[in-house]
Amino acid sequence: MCAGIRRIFLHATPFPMSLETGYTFIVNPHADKGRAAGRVSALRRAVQGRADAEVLSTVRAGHAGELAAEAARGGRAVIACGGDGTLHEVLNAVMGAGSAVGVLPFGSANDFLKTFVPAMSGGRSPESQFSGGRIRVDVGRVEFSGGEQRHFLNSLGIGFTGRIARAVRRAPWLRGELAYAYALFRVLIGYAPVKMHIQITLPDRLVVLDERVFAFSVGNGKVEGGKFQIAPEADLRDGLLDVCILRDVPKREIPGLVLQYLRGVQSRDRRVYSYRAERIDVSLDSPEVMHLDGEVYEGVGGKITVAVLPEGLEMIAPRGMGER
Ligand SMILES: Nc1ncnc2c1ncn2[C@@H]1O[C@H](COP(=O)(O)OP(=O)(O)OP(=O)(O)O)[C@@H](O)[C@H]1O
Repeated sequence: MCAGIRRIFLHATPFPMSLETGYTFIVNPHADKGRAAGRVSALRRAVQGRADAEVLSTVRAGHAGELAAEAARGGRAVIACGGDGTLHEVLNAVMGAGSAVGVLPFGSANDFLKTFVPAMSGGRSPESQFSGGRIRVDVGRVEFSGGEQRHFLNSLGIGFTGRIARAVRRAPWLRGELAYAYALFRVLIGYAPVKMHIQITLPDRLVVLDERVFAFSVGNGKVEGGKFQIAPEADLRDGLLDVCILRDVPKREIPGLVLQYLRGVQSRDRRVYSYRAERIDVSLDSPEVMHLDGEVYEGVGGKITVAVLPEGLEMIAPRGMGER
C-alpha cells in the first residue's frame, strides 16, 4: 500500500471534499450463502495496479468491523463488499471517524442499495468506487437501556421482524425470498404481539401509543427482507425516519397484510400506523429480538431510543447523484 499518497477527491456535491489515503474493499466471503467468495478474484483484478487500493477478506463474523475500524484510522475510504450485515458492521466501525463508505452488492438481499443506488443507475462496480462522487445520507442511531449505542443505515425491527431476521440466519440452506417466506411462516406459528409503550417525535407533534403491536419497523431505506416495502416513501436525506407499525391483528389477516407490504401500500390501511419521525422512544415490558439492518440483537428490553443523525455518513455514490 502506498500510504504516502494522499488523494483529494474532487466532486460536485455541496459537501466538504474528502481527504483520503486510499480505498479498502472489505469482502465477506460468507455473504450470499458463500457465493461472495467466488467474486474476490474479479474484484482483485479490478483494483490491480492501483497502489491506493487493497482488498481484504473477513475470516469470521465481526471481522468486517475490525478491518473497517483499522482502515478508517488510516484515513481510508471503506467499501463494504457483502450484504446489509457487512455494511452494518462497517457503518458501526466508521461512524465518527469521518471515512467515506461505499457498497458493492455481494450479499443475498442488498436491501440498502435498493434505496441508495437503484439497479439501473450504475455505481455497483469496483471501478465506480474510484470515480464516484460523495453524498451524505441519514443514519439511524439506537441507544439501548444500558447506554450502549448502535447505528443502522437501512432498517430496524422489534418483535416480529426481529424474529424473522433470526429465523433467516438459522436457515442457511435457504436462499433469498424462499428464506424469508420460510422464516415468516415459522415465526408466525408461535408469535404473540408485543406490548409496547411508544413515543414518536414528529417535526410538529408528539404521538404516544400504548398497545400490543404485531410488527414494529423503522426505515431509513425503503425495503427490508428482500422485497418488503416497510417505508416506500423513505428518503435517505430528509432527516427523518419512517415508522411503520402493524397493530395487533388476528393471524388470519397476516397473508393479506403481507401482500400489502410487498406492494408498499400498507400505510393506507387502518391497521397500520405510519409516521415520519425525528425520534422514537420504545419501552418493552419484556426482552425481545431486534434486528438492525438484518443483524440480530437478542434480549433487547427496557427503554430503547431511536434517533436520526441527519446526513450522518458520507457515502461513495455514482457521479451526479445528490448534486443539487
Ligand atoms: N468470514 C465470515 N465467516 C462467517 N460469517 C461472516 C464472515 N464475515 C462476515 N460474516 C457474517 O455474515 C453475516 C451475513 O453477512 P451479510 O448480511 O453481509 O450477507 P447476506 O446475509 O448474504 O446479505 P443480506 O443481509 O443483504 O441478505 C453477517 O452477520 C456477518 O457478520
